[in-house]
Amino acid sequence: MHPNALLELSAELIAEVNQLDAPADSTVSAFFRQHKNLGQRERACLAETVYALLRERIKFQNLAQSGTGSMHRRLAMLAWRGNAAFLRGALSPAEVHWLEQVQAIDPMSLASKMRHNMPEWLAEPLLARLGDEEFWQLATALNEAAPLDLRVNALKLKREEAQAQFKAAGIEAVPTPYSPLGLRIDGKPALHKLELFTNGGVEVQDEGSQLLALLLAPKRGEMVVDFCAGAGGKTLALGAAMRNTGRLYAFDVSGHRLTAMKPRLARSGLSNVYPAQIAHERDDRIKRLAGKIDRVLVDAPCSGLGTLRRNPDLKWRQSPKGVAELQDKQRAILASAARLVKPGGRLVYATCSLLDAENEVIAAEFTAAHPEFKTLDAAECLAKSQVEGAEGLTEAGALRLWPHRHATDGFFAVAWERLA
Ligand SMILES: C[S@@+](CC[C@H](N)C(=O)[O-])C[C@H]1O[C@@H](n2cnc3c(N)ncnc32)[C@H](O)[C@@H]1O
Repeated sequence: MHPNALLELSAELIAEVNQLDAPADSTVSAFFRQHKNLGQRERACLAETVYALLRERIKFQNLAQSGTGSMHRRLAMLAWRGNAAFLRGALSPAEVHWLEQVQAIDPMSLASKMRHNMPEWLAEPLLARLGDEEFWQLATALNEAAPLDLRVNALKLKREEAQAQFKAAGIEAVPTPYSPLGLRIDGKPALHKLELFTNGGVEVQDEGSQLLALLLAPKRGEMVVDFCAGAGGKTLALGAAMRNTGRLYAFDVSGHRLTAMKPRLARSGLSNVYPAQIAHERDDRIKRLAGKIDRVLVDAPCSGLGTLRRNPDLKWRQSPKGVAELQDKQRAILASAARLVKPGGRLVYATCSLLDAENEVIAAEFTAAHPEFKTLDAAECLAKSQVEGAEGLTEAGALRLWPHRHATDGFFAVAWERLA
């Protein structure tokens, strides 16, 4: 494809994604379906350019105020993640001159919002919580691409065996530092072409997400509920931890997401999982199971702001009002799910949000309102699940993962035991 044609397509995609009215990944997929002739490299260039724009949107939108021609073309030039020489082939002499001038600006001379690229409502609480130095570390980490983490399916093979199989396929996979089941891969190999993946030996799962399942720590033969199971990321880890015994209910209000779990379940070899769509958190099915469940995971719907490395559009698509609405949902789901837990059983509330409002605040309210639940020390629970360095993963007794500290997505999780 001619460089100018690819640059113009890139500007077209940016114009669509920048409306922020749908998740960026679905807009990008729909765009690729409409442009079937695009090759692998062209797709990668378009996707990476649009994600670069979303990561540093405030900076690029400010810099694009100068120059001539369409705004979206200027944004595409600034955020371009393809070959630089190829881009030059698309530019007029005036555009080359403009781009050189803009790229020569010292980033440290820019206003702070153009360096952290977060809306103020998000930057403020994070700065207040972390302090200046760590806030900037977080801002940098959130604007980097996430590594590819995998969880080894312990039902099928050991981590060292999976590592050896990757090596034989020419792929370097290193053990993740905390999860005893994790492998981290540099780059983006075509996993679906590997037998190790297609036969369920490994699943894609951020190390942080693996740690949530290790905090719940379900055992053989138990009755377990994954209350917000979605497409089953945690469900699969829980089912394998139960060694494919007992009963694992995977609930969700979204039938569409539960359907997406099916091929993953088939690959995993698990037969102890019972997916079920519920109408809402007070569904009759929940009432029937009240007080009967050994372990309940509430992986609550949240702002997802801990996943900005993968979903940078979320910082522009979320709002304080949206967070307040999510809090109401989180409170209601946690209160309902807690009724399932039997005396001596464990309840875990988790999110992939960075905000105290969706994490510590919700957990503290629950603890205050439920004297029958005792907060457990997450570091102790994780250490029992063979997690290395568990002490460094918790704050005030809860699991608190940060991209800049732990190289995982941002996660929060608190565990309680029901006393009576
Ligand atoms: C953070 S996602 C879950 C991700 C999933 N556990 C995984 O590991 O892949 C939250 C899920 O909560 C579901 N949800 C929203 N409201 C719910 C409710 N009232 N009861 C149960 N699930 C709900 C959403 O459909 C969504 O799938």
